[in-house]
Amino acid sequence: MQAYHELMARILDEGVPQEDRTGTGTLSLFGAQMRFDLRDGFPLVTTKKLHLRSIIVELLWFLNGDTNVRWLQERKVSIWDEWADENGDLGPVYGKQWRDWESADGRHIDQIRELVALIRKDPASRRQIVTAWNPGELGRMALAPCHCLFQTQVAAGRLNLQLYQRSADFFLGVPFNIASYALLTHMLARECGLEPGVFVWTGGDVHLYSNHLDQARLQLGREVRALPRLTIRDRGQDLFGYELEDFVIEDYDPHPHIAAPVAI
Ligand SMILES: Nc1nc(=O)c2c([nH]1)NC[C@@H]1CN(c3ccc(C(=O)N[C@@H](CCC(=O)O)C(=O)O)cc3)CN21
Ligand SMILES: O=c1ccn([C@H]2C[C@H](O)[C@@H](COP(=O)(O)O)O2)c(=O)[nH]1
Repeated sequence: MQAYHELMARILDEGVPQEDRTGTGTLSLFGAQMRFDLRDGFPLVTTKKLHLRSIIVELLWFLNGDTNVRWLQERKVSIWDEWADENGDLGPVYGKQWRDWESADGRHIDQIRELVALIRKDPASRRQIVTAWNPGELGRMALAPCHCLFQTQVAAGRLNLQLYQRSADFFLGVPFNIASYALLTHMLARECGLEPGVFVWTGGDVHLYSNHLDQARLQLGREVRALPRLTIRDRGQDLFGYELEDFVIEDYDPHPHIAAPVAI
């Protein structure tokens, strides 16, 4: 996770102070990229302990097309609670756009199924894209999508994936987002009979909140450790049939957790 550390150090060095929607204030860079070759191990930050369980459950919830926090809460995941209304609803966020995008002519588009079909049928296609950025529905979403578009590519028998994240909370959100899309790359590759390739993370407004700076410096003072390995249990399940227990992370030896307040 050297790339994560280098970019964090750059935000501290070169970041420009910005006001932001939450009133917290950030140091921000515009436009940055990190690459993770999934052959090198699973990109889970080692310089603080991360809760992989929350990350897996959140991804399964997106893939189920769910946009209500109840399912997360039943599995003890509370990361979306602050944004939900009194019924637990978040509006038409990721799950809705990924699995059931409503087009102007009344069609319901399952972007994930269509992506898998396209990768299988035409692996050379340069149109392998899923987008959560639905301008007509942004106003009804509790939060506009941050990880808003991803593209896959098949090359040399491997599935590469690039994410565009328009807004990136580098200390709290980004370690979750990297692990989540790395998992998705593994799952999509398996679904299509390919090996997982490179995960490319591209960020737009890449920021450290002003109340995360001490935590970031503490983290940068720690030595980066070897990456863990991910094993996915094969029960013959399809992309939508995974359970939390199917994911096993081995040799994860992180430094202790570092707590930080989330900006709402
Ligand atoms: N400011 C902000 N940052 C985000 O990363 C973020 C949002 N808002 N809003 C929507 C989602 C919710 N996400 C979140 C919310 C909270 C944590 C968080 O508090 N993480 C703790 C541990 C939480 C746990 O696993 O239960 C951490 O130390 O990583 C992480 C991602 C990512 N997103
Ligand atoms: O998956 C996520 C979701 C959210 N974030 C962060 C990025 C920003 O700090 C906030 C969103 O605020 P906006 O004003 O809508 O940009 O949440 C993230 O890093 N990852």
